[in-house]
Amino acid sequence: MSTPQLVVHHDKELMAQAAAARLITKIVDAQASRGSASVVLTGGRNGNGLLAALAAAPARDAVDWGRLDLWWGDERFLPEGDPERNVTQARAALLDAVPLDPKRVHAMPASDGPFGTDVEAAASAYAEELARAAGPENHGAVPTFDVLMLGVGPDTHVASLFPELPAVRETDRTVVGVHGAPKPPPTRVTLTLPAIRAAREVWLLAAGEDKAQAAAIALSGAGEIQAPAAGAYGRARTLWLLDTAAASQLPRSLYPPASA
Ligand SMILES: O=C(O)[C@H](O)[C@@H](O)[C@H](O)[C@H](O)COP(=O)(O)O
Repeated sequence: MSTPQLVVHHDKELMAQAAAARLITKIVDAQASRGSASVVLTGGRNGNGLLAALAAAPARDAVDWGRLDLWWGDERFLPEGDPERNVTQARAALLDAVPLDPKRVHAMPASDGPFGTDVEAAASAYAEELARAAGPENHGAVPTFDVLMLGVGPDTHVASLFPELPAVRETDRTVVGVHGAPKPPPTRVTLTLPAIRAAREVWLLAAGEDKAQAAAIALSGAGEIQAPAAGAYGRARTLWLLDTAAASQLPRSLYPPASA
């Protein structure tokens, strides 16, 4: 488990631009040292803001897009092409604009795909796809993702792991179906905490005042069942990328305000 590190940016636009620059560097470094890179994308405004900033960054051309595997931390279980699907939004923000290898874009199944509305079957299929890409260091469960990004909800949820729901208690499976999520839509597919923790680096993105309490709770020693964000950490690094509004309720020991 890596102790969380905090980076606080002035506002959400700067946060997105700085995180995009950081991600480009990580991908280029991973491709240089291991030949390819793997990144797990998140849904939500902060994750999509990062992708849009990346699309606008001239340095994006430093990435070898054909040697990048993209996975998702969670998906809203809706029909293919639905504008609320995380993959649809990621395509619009970035993916359609860069020369990815379609075989390396690992979208989670849609509700009108081969498994129909059976969300458990969809989750199992994604778990198998991850297992096929895994190496021995992960005991064949999931690959060692270079970077796994997570938006943080006002209730401290990450991916589709909501406080107290069964998915956040999962210790065995790497991907599960979610029913009755408090954030719409209610049916979702999500990586579990053990899968998230296989990543080298986990980055949590939180901007805006409505995230301040969640960040403070998750970073102050809360339990992961009550505060799923507290259980999201990477093997080598856990990075919280915040704006000043989201950092405004953090204990001073973690982030002293400028006036202190
Ligand atoms: O599909 C989703 O809804 C998510 O992946 C979810 O976990 C999201 O990342 C957070 O709710 C933060 O969303 P915002 O960045 O929009 O606040």
